[in-house]
Amino acid sequence: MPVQDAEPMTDARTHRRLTEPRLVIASHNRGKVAEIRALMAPFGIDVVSAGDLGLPEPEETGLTFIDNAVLKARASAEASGLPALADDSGMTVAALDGAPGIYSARWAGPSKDFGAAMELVRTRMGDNPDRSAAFVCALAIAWPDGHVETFEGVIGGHLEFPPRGDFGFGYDPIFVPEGDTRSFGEFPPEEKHRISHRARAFNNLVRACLDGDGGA
Ligand SMILES: O=c1nc[nH]c2c1ncn2[C@H]1C[C@H](O)[C@@H](COP(=O)(O)OP(=O)(O)OP(=O)(O)O)O1
Ligand SMILES: [Mg+2]
Repeated sequence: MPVQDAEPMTDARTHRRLTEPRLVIASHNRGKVAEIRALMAPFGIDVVSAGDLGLPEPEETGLTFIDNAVLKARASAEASGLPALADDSGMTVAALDGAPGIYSARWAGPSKDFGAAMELVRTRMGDNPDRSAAFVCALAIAWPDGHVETFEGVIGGHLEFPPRGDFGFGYDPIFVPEGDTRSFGEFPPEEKHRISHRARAFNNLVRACLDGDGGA
């Protein structure tokens, strides 16, 4: 699925604007919360994480990234009475028919061992010559009245082993984005924020719900 950076995928007039001064980040993943905080920083909105508020972590029963993002955003909006932004994301590997996909976090097990998850990806791929992969990010903003807005972003690349770099989180150390030779684990955070799936989804959200100038 190509992502058009220059072309807004959304029309600001058809979306609800985020005007509240406070937003819940409906995530229990500290790596993600840090990235979303950095992406939200320019907008002067006070962000608080679901973990900080002691909100429950819902079971991700959806079958798509969007479904799971909506389910997590709704749960936090209902529990907090504030608008809530959720991110459901993952890595899709062509040689594995799209796995781990929506199961990317679950492949790391309850102890969130991404060293083990990356090793599982390596062994399942074997010597398949197709090393291509992508990161996908679905964002959902839910309001306490039930209204929801959703956005997506994708970045393509390929996988290299062994894992490299200490930046980022999750599968970053094996993912080399298109147009670069470094893994995301070797990208300083501000550089990852310029090109990542999360940044691309976020740009769509900003155009629709925050900035509205249609193409900054
Ligand atoms: O930029 C990324 N760099 C590396 N790995 C990534 C990235 N983005 C998602 N991923 C992988 C790891 C993550 O754990 C999983 C998302 O699973 P996902 O269910 O959306 O998040 P999660 O369970 O870790 O936290 P939460 O659901 O509370 O937001 O995909
Ligand atoms: Mg999760």
